[in-house]
Amino acid sequence: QLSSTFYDTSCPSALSTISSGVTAAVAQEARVGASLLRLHFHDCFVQGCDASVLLNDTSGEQNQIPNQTLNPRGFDVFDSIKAQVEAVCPGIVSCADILAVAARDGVVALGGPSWTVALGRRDSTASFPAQTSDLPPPTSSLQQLLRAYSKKNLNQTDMVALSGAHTIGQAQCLSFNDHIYNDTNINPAFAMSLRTNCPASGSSSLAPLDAMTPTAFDNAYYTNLLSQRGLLHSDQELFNNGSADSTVSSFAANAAAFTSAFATAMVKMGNLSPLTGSQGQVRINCWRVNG
Ligand code: HEM
Ligand SMILES: [Ca+2]
Ligand SMILES: [Ca+2]
Repeated sequence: QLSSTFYDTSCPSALSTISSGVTAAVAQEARVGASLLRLHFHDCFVQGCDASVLLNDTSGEQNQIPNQTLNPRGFDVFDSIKAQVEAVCPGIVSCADILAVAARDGVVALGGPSWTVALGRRDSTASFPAQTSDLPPPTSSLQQLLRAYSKKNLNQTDMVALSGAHTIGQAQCLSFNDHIYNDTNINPAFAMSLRTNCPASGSSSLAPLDAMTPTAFDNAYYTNLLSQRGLLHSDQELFNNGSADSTVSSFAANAAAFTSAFATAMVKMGNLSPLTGSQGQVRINCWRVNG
Protein backbone atom coordinates (compact mmCIF):
# COMPACT_ATOMS: atom_id res chain seq x y z
CA GLN A 1 0.00 0.00 0.00
CA LEU A 2 1.57 3.30 -1.15
CA SER A 3 1.28 6.49 0.91
CA SER A 4 2.04 10.13 0.17
CA THR A 5 3.70 10.52 3.60
CA PHE A 6 6.04 7.52 3.16
CA TYR A 7 9.28 9.57 3.42
CA ASP A 8 8.04 12.19 5.89
CA THR A 9 10.23 10.91 8.72
CA SER A 10 12.89 8.89 6.85
CA CYS A 11 13.72 11.60 4.29
CA PRO A 12 11.75 14.82 4.79
CA SER A 13 13.68 16.65 2.05
CA ALA A 14 13.16 13.99 -0.64
CA LEU A 15 10.33 15.73 -2.48
CA SER A 16 11.91 19.20 -2.42
CA THR A 17 15.24 17.79 -3.62
CA ILE A 18 13.55 16.11 -6.58
CA SER A 19 11.44 19.12 -7.47
CA SER A 20 14.34 21.58 -7.41
CA GLY A 21 16.43 19.20 -9.55
CA VAL A 22 13.65 18.81 -12.11
CA THR A 23 12.79 22.51 -12.15
CA ALA A 24 16.42 23.50 -12.80
CA ALA A 25 16.86 20.89 -15.54
CA VAL A 26 13.61 21.83 -17.31
CA ALA A 27 14.48 25.54 -17.12
CA GLN A 28 17.68 24.71 -18.99
CA GLU A 29 16.05 22.41 -21.53
CA ALA A 30 12.26 22.07 -21.68
CA ARG A 31 12.30 18.67 -23.38
CA VAL A 32 13.70 17.07 -20.24
CA GLY A 33 10.25 17.40 -18.62
CA ALA A 34 8.79 15.34 -21.46
CA SER A 35 11.58 12.78 -21.33
CA LEU A 36 11.07 12.18 -17.59
CA LEU A 37 7.32 11.77 -18.08
CA ARG A 38 7.84 9.22 -20.85
CA LEU A 39 10.34 7.28 -18.71
CA HIS A 40 7.71 6.86 -15.98
CA PHE A 41 5.16 5.61 -18.53
CA HIS A 42 7.65 3.15 -20.02
CA ASP A 43 8.44 1.96 -16.49
CA CYS A 44 4.87 1.48 -15.29
CA PHE A 45 3.56 -0.31 -18.40
CA VAL A 46 6.34 -2.91 -18.21
CA GLN A 47 5.89 -5.10 -15.09
CA GLY A 48 4.71 -2.09 -13.04
CA CYS A 49 6.32 1.04 -11.60
CA ASP A 50 9.51 -0.61 -10.32
CA ALA A 51 12.24 1.35 -12.14
CA SER A 52 12.92 -1.72 -14.31
CA VAL A 53 13.27 0.65 -17.29
CA LEU A 54 16.36 2.22 -15.73
CA LEU A 55 18.47 -0.98 -15.54
CA ASN A 56 20.96 -0.78 -18.39
CA ASP A 57 21.68 -4.52 -18.87
CA THR A 58 22.88 -5.16 -22.38
CA SER A 59 19.95 -7.51 -23.03
CA GLY A 60 17.38 -5.62 -20.96
CA GLU A 61 14.35 -3.39 -21.54
CA GLN A 62 16.41 -0.49 -22.85
CA ASN A 63 17.45 -2.49 -25.91
CA GLN A 64 13.91 -3.26 -26.99
CA ILE A 65 12.39 -1.20 -29.82
CA PRO A 66 9.96 0.99 -27.81
CA ASN A 67 12.79 2.09 -25.51
CA GLN A 68 15.34 2.78 -28.21
CA THR A 69 13.78 6.22 -28.69
CA LEU A 70 13.94 7.25 -25.03
CA ASN A 71 15.90 10.51 -24.87
CA PRO A 72 19.37 9.84 -23.34
CA ARG A 73 19.19 13.26 -21.66
CA GLY A 74 16.30 12.00 -19.56
CA PHE A 75 18.49 9.25 -18.08
CA ASP A 76 21.34 11.72 -17.40
CA VAL A 77 19.12 14.19 -15.61
CA PHE A 78 17.46 11.37 -13.70
CA ASP A 79 20.83 10.01 -12.51
CA SER A 80 21.92 13.41 -11.29
CA ILE A 81 18.68 13.88 -9.33
CA LYS A 82 19.05 10.43 -7.76
CA ALA A 83 22.62 11.37 -6.75
CA GLN A 84 21.29 14.53 -5.07
CA VAL A 85 18.70 12.48 -3.18
CA GLU A 86 21.36 9.92 -2.15
CA ALA A 87 23.49 12.80 -0.84
CA VAL A 88 20.76 13.84 1.63
CA CYS A 89 19.27 10.39 2.44
CA PRO A 90 21.54 7.50 1.46
CA GLY A 91 19.74 4.27 0.54
CA ILE A 92 16.25 5.47 1.47
CA VAL A 93 14.39 6.72 -1.61
CA SER A 94 13.69 4.24 -4.41
CA CYS A 95 14.38 4.93 -8.07
CA ALA A 96 10.76 4.05 -8.88
CA ASP A 97 9.44 6.71 -6.48
CA ILE A 98 11.86 9.35 -7.79
CA LEU A 99 10.64 8.55 -11.30
CA ALA A 100 6.99 9.00 -10.31
CA VAL A 101 7.71 12.32 -8.57
CA ALA A 102 10.04 13.60 -11.32
CA ALA A 103 7.38 12.87 -13.97
CA ARG A 104 4.86 14.96 -12.00
CA ASP A 105 7.38 17.75 -11.39
CA GLY A 106 8.27 17.85 -15.10
CA VAL A 107 4.60 18.33 -16.00
CA VAL A 108 4.25 21.07 -13.39
CA ALA A 109 7.42 22.81 -14.62
CA LEU A 110 5.89 23.03 -18.10
CA GLY A 111 2.63 24.54 -16.84
CA GLY A 112 0.58 21.37 -16.38
CA PRO A 113 -1.48 20.12 -13.44
CA SER A 114 -0.13 18.83 -10.16
CA TRP A 115 -1.29 15.77 -8.22
CA THR A 116 -0.31 13.94 -5.06
CA VAL A 117 2.11 11.08 -5.69
CA ALA A 118 1.69 8.08 -3.41
CA LEU A 119 5.09 6.69 -2.38
CA GLY A 120 6.77 3.55 -1.09
CA ARG A 121 7.50 1.76 -4.36
CA ARG A 122 10.63 -0.40 -4.31
CA ASP A 123 12.96 -1.18 -7.20
CA SER A 124 13.06 -4.38 -9.23
CA THR A 125 16.12 -6.61 -9.21
CA ALA A 126 15.57 -7.61 -12.83
CA SER A 127 14.80 -6.16 -16.23
CA PHE A 128 11.81 -7.52 -18.19
CA PRO A 129 12.62 -7.11 -21.89
CA ALA A 130 9.87 -9.46 -23.12
CA GLN A 131 7.20 -7.37 -21.42
CA THR A 132 8.07 -4.24 -23.40
CA SER A 133 5.49 -5.62 -25.85
CA ASP A 134 2.92 -4.12 -23.45
CA LEU A 135 3.96 -0.69 -24.78
CA PRO A 136 1.74 0.05 -27.80
CA PRO A 137 3.65 1.03 -30.97
CA PRO A 138 2.89 4.29 -32.83
CA THR A 139 1.33 2.26 -35.64
CA SER A 140 -1.45 1.06 -33.30
CA SER A 141 -5.12 1.27 -34.21
CA LEU A 142 -7.68 2.64 -31.73
CA GLN A 143 -8.70 -0.91 -30.93
CA GLN A 144 -5.12 -1.94 -30.21
CA LEU A 145 -4.61 1.10 -27.98
CA LEU A 146 -7.77 0.33 -26.02
CA ARG A 147 -6.66 -3.25 -25.55
CA ALA A 148 -3.17 -2.24 -24.35
CA TYR A 149 -4.65 0.13 -21.76
CA SER A 150 -7.37 -2.18 -20.60
CA LYS A 151 -4.68 -4.78 -19.90
CA LYS A 152 -3.48 -2.21 -17.32
CA ASN A 153 -7.00 -1.56 -16.02
CA LEU A 154 -7.08 1.86 -17.67
CA ASN A 155 -10.29 2.85 -19.45
CA GLN A 156 -10.85 4.83 -22.64
CA THR A 157 -11.01 8.18 -20.82
CA ASP A 158 -7.71 7.39 -19.07
CA MET A 159 -6.23 6.40 -22.41
CA VAL A 160 -7.29 9.62 -24.15
CA ALA A 161 -6.14 11.72 -21.17
CA LEU A 162 -2.72 10.02 -20.86
CA SER A 163 -2.15 10.44 -24.60
CA GLY A 164 -2.35 14.20 -23.90
CA ALA A 165 1.23 13.80 -22.63
CA HIS A 166 2.05 14.27 -26.32
CA THR A 167 1.34 17.97 -25.77
CA ILE A 168 5.08 18.17 -24.97
CA GLY A 169 8.24 16.55 -26.29
CA GLN A 170 9.61 15.32 -29.57
CA ALA A 171 9.49 12.29 -31.83
CA GLN A 172 11.97 10.90 -34.31
CA CYS A 173 10.95 10.79 -37.97
CA LEU A 174 11.10 6.97 -37.90
CA SER A 175 8.08 7.05 -35.55
CA PHE A 176 5.82 9.01 -37.91
CA ASN A 177 7.19 8.67 -41.49
CA ASP A 178 4.51 6.18 -42.45
CA HIS A 179 1.77 8.51 -41.14
CA ILE A 180 2.95 11.58 -43.06
CA TYR A 181 3.60 9.70 -46.34
CA ASN A 182 0.91 7.02 -46.45
CA ASP A 183 -2.08 7.94 -44.28
CA THR A 184 -4.96 10.00 -45.66
CA ASN A 185 -6.36 11.21 -42.33
CA ILE A 186 -3.75 13.98 -42.04
CA ASN A 187 -3.89 17.67 -42.92
CA PRO A 188 -2.09 17.92 -46.31
CA ALA A 189 -0.16 21.12 -45.50
CA PHE A 190 0.92 19.66 -42.15
CA ALA A 191 2.10 16.44 -43.83
CA MET A 192 3.93 18.41 -46.52
CA SER A 193 5.81 20.58 -44.05
CA LEU A 194 6.91 17.56 -42.01
CA ARG A 195 8.23 15.77 -45.12
CA THR A 196 10.93 18.43 -45.54
CA ASN A 197 12.81 17.03 -42.56
CA CYS A 198 11.63 13.45 -42.67
CA PRO A 199 12.37 11.12 -45.61
CA ALA A 200 9.85 8.40 -46.49
CA SER A 201 12.34 5.77 -45.30
CA GLY A 202 12.50 7.36 -41.81
CA SER A 203 15.39 8.98 -39.93
CA SER A 204 16.32 10.16 -36.47
CA SER A 205 15.48 13.82 -37.06
CA LEU A 206 13.03 15.29 -34.58
CA ALA A 207 9.65 17.00 -34.79
CA PRO A 208 7.50 18.26 -31.90
CA LEU A 209 4.57 16.00 -30.99
CA ASP A 210 2.50 19.20 -30.55
CA ALA A 211 3.53 21.70 -33.22
CA MET A 212 1.42 24.48 -31.65
CA THR A 213 2.87 24.65 -28.13
CA PRO A 214 5.70 22.08 -27.92
CA THR A 215 6.94 23.15 -24.49
CA ALA A 216 3.63 24.00 -22.80
CA PHE A 217 1.60 21.33 -21.04
CA ASP A 218 -1.79 22.47 -22.38
CA ASN A 219 -4.70 20.95 -24.34
CA ALA A 220 -3.39 21.93 -27.80
CA TYR A 221 -2.71 18.23 -28.49
CA TYR A 222 -6.50 17.73 -28.75
CA THR A 223 -7.18 20.81 -30.91
CA ASN A 224 -4.47 19.50 -33.25
CA LEU A 225 -6.33 16.19 -33.54
CA LEU A 226 -9.56 18.02 -34.50
CA SER A 227 -7.74 19.47 -37.53
CA GLN A 228 -5.91 16.22 -38.38
CA ARG A 229 -2.58 17.46 -37.08
CA GLY A 230 -1.71 14.47 -34.90
CA LEU A 231 1.97 13.60 -35.44
CA LEU A 232 1.79 9.85 -34.81
CA HIS A 233 -0.61 7.47 -36.52
CA SER A 234 -1.67 6.38 -33.01
CA ASP A 235 -2.41 10.00 -32.01
CA GLN A 236 -4.79 10.58 -34.92
CA GLU A 237 -6.50 7.23 -34.19
CA LEU A 238 -8.05 8.94 -31.15
CA PHE A 239 -10.01 11.25 -33.45
CA ASN A 240 -10.82 9.26 -36.56
CA ASN A 241 -14.60 8.69 -36.39
CA GLY A 242 -14.37 6.24 -33.54
CA SER A 243 -15.43 5.80 -29.93
CA ALA A 244 -12.85 8.26 -28.55
CA ASP A 245 -13.92 11.24 -30.71
CA SER A 246 -16.23 12.76 -28.11
CA THR A 247 -13.59 12.65 -25.36
CA VAL A 248 -11.05 14.32 -27.67
CA SER A 249 -13.59 17.05 -28.50
CA SER A 250 -14.38 17.62 -24.86
CA PHE A 251 -10.69 17.90 -23.86
CA ALA A 252 -10.11 20.29 -26.79
CA ALA A 253 -12.98 22.47 -25.61
CA ASN A 254 -12.28 22.29 -21.90
CA ALA A 255 -8.69 22.49 -20.63
CA ALA A 256 -9.75 21.88 -17.03
CA ALA A 257 -11.53 18.66 -17.99
CA PHE A 258 -8.28 17.47 -19.59
CA THR A 259 -5.96 18.39 -16.72
CA SER A 260 -8.25 16.80 -14.16
CA ALA A 261 -8.59 13.56 -16.18
CA PHE A 262 -4.84 13.54 -16.79
CA ALA A 263 -4.03 13.83 -13.08
CA THR A 264 -6.53 11.06 -12.24
CA ALA A 265 -5.07 8.75 -14.88
CA MET A 266 -1.46 9.48 -13.84
CA VAL A 267 -2.30 8.41 -10.29
CA LYS A 268 -3.81 5.17 -11.64
CA MET A 269 -0.82 4.52 -13.87
CA GLY A 270 1.57 5.27 -11.00
CA ASN A 271 -0.11 2.58 -8.92
CA LEU A 272 0.50 -0.26 -11.38
CA SER A 273 1.90 -3.35 -9.58
CA PRO A 274 4.39 -1.65 -7.24
CA LEU A 275 6.85 -3.67 -5.18
CA THR A 276 6.32 -2.75 -1.52
CA GLY A 277 7.51 -3.67 1.98
CA SER A 278 10.51 -5.97 1.76
CA GLN A 279 10.02 -6.82 -1.93
CA GLY A 280 12.78 -5.76 -4.32
CA GLN A 281 15.30 -3.24 -3.05
CA VAL A 282 16.16 0.46 -2.96
CA ARG A 283 18.82 0.68 -5.65
CA ILE A 284 21.76 2.94 -4.89
CA ASN A 285 22.54 3.43 -8.56
CA CYS A 286 19.34 3.28 -10.56
CA TRP A 287 21.02 1.73 -13.58
CA ARG A 288 22.19 -1.41 -11.78
CA VAL A 289 21.05 -3.84 -9.11
CA ASN A 290 22.87 -3.38 -5.76
CA GLY A 291 25.96 -5.61 -5.74
C1 HEM B 1 -1.09 5.76 -26.42
C2 HEM B 1 0.00 5.08 -26.63
C3 HEM B 1 1.31 5.75 -26.85
C4 HEM B 1 2.09 5.60 -27.94
C5 HEM B 1 1.82 4.72 -29.15
C6 HEM B 1 3.24 6.46 -27.76
C7 HEM B 1 4.28 6.56 -28.65
C8 HEM B 1 5.28 7.50 -28.56
C9 HEM B 1 6.30 7.68 -29.55
C10 HEM B 1 6.47 6.84 -30.81
C11 HEM B 1 7.06 8.73 -29.17
C12 HEM B 1 8.24 9.34 -29.92
C13 HEM B 1 9.47 8.50 -29.76
C14 HEM B 1 10.54 9.00 -30.71
O1 HEM B 1 10.41 8.75 -31.91
O2 HEM B 1 11.50 9.65 -30.26
C15 HEM B 1 6.53 9.21 -27.92
C16 HEM B 1 7.03 10.27 -27.22
C17 HEM B 1 6.54 10.68 -26.01
N1 HEM B 1 5.56 10.04 -25.27
FE1 HEM B 1 4.32 8.62 -25.94
N2 HEM B 1 3.12 7.10 -26.57
C18 HEM B 1 1.97 6.71 -25.98
C19 HEM B 1 1.52 7.08 -24.74
C20 HEM B 1 2.19 7.93 -23.88
C21 HEM B 1 1.86 8.13 -22.49
C22 HEM B 1 0.77 7.42 -21.74
C23 HEM B 1 2.74 9.05 -22.03
C24 HEM B 1 2.87 9.62 -20.63
C25 HEM B 1 1.90 9.68 -19.76
C26 HEM B 1 3.60 9.42 -23.12
C27 HEM B 1 4.57 10.38 -23.06
C28 HEM B 1 5.40 10.73 -24.11
C29 HEM B 1 6.27 11.89 -24.09
C30 HEM B 1 6.31 12.95 -23.02
C31 HEM B 1 7.01 11.85 -25.28
C32 HEM B 1 8.13 12.81 -25.70
C33 HEM B 1 9.41 12.35 -25.01
C34 HEM B 1 10.63 13.21 -25.30
O3 HEM B 1 10.55 14.25 -25.94
O4 HEM B 1 11.71 12.79 -24.83
N3 HEM B 1 3.25 8.70 -24.22
N4 HEM B 1 5.46 8.43 -27.57
CA1 LIG C 1 8.74 -1.40 -14.84
CA1 LIG D 1 1.46 21.76 -25.82
